[in-house]
Amino acid sequence: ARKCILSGLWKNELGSNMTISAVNTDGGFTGLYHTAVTATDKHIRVSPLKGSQKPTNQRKQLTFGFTVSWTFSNSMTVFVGQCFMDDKGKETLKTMWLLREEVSSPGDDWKATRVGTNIFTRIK
Ligand SMILES: O=C1C=CC(=NNc2ccccc2C(=O)O)C=C1
Repeated sequence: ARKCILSGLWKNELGSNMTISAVNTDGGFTGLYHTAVTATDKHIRVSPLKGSQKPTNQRKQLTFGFTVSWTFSNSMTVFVGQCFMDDKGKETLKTMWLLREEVSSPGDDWKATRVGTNIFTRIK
């Protein structure tokens, strides 16, 4: 099938794992994010994710967005991206993210949001 499917198990280049549930009829999905990066201890922590994707019937390479609400900090990350499939059927999620940290005063708001890219590949 030339179509990417978002549901399943993915990993990014940081070593974090993400499980995406079945995508419902309006494009909504939920899942769990096991981050490999934490400021504090080393073991993997699980955080909920919620997102939506464009209906695949109009597009082969679907676009999506999702939010991870980190369970162990007051931070929040939003991801936007697109699923690409190569001619061998390998799927890649190319994303950009914004990470919002909680800061103690409006004067610190300037340094509260970080931006970056992440590439997710499917874990069989
Ligand atoms: O307490 C925290 C706060 C932020 C975190 N950010 N992780 C990310 C931020 C952007 C992209 C990927 C990740 C990741 O964990 O894979 C993780 C734990």
